[in-house]
Amino acid sequence: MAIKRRKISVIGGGFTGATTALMVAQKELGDVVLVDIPQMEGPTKGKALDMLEATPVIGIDSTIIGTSSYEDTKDSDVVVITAGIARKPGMSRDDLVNTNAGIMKAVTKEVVKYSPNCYIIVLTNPADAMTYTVFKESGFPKNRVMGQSGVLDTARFRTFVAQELNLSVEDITGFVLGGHGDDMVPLIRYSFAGGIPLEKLMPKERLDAIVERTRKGGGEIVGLLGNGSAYYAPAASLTQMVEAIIKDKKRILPTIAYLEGEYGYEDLYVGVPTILGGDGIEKIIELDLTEDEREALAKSVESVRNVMSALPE
Ligand SMILES: NC(=O)c1ccc[n+]([C@@H]2O[C@H](COP(=O)([O-])OP(=O)(O)OC[C@H]3O[C@@H](n4cnc5c(N)ncnc54)[C@H](O)[C@@H]3O)[C@@H](O)[C@H]2O)c1
Ligand SMILES: O=C(O)C[C@H](O)C(=O)O
Repeated sequence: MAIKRRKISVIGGGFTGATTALMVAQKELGDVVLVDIPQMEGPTKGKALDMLEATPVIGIDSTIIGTSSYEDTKDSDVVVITAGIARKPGMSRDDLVNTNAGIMKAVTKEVVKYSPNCYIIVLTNPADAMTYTVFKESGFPKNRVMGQSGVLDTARFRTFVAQELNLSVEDITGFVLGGHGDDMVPLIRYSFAGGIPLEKLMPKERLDAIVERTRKGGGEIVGLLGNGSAYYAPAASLTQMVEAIIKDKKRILPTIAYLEGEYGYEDLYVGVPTILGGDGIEKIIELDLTEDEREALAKSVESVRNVMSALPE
């Protein structure tokens, strides 16, 4: 049988969705289908056609189509969900819960109908609760439904550390645990520059300031943009997760994953270190936490649970 190209569908053709479609295509991870609501069909087709017309220049053979019909997503290998509303200045991600939960349910029904074997990555905010909603609606096993937050939060942390130390971003590693909110938990003890613990390279006050900026990183961009939220770094983060699955890379990446006792929590989606490969979340890695880190994680989990309690039935 002929070997087929992979198929990646991106639901929501707005800022994050369209940027993800382009980044995924640029890496030739597969053919891309960008989906939006019928009222947005023209602009979605237009964006996809514009991207397709860039492929000869870039030198890639991925196809990109825009559509409002889920039939076009049939037999996707990976589906990325970015559909929904984004926050504006003065709002928290949690203010989006009601509108976006309804959208998650509607979208998931269609995704599952046409791609019963796919892996789903959720970006829509509030991301932990939205990933939980998609998981429940899909009926998929937990390894096939995950959310994006930690790759982005860690990328922000790595950027700020690299700037501070005037080092390559490539040499900085970090870890962010917990929910995708302002009380996320950057784990300094597990963060390094070229293998050297960050605590040995920077005074505590500077590290604390970077942690604080990372926690509020989404809000910093929302404040600057004025009418929407970040999309380049979120799309790059999604693309890294798609690549880890499509290429079975077995990367250690922070992922919003379903917990069944790990870190002491049950029936909850929250950010934890995972191994991401050809079977989605192949493993959750449990790190030893200090008392302070455990408390910080508990606070972040409490915020996620609060949002979940506002989820419509
Ligand atoms: N988890 C993260 O790290 C992270 C990062 C960035 C953005 N986000 C979230 O991602 C979401 C999208 O952000 P954006 O900047 O792309 O917003 P956007 O407004 O640019 O795009 C959203 C798109 O979703 C579409 N949409 C709405 N309902 C739909 C439905 N039922 N089916 C298909 N498409 C539908 C809209 O028409 C729009 O084109 C927001 O909730 C935002 O908060 C999360
Ligand atoms: O902050 C937001 O509302 C968008 C996203 O979650 C981000 O962190 O950039």
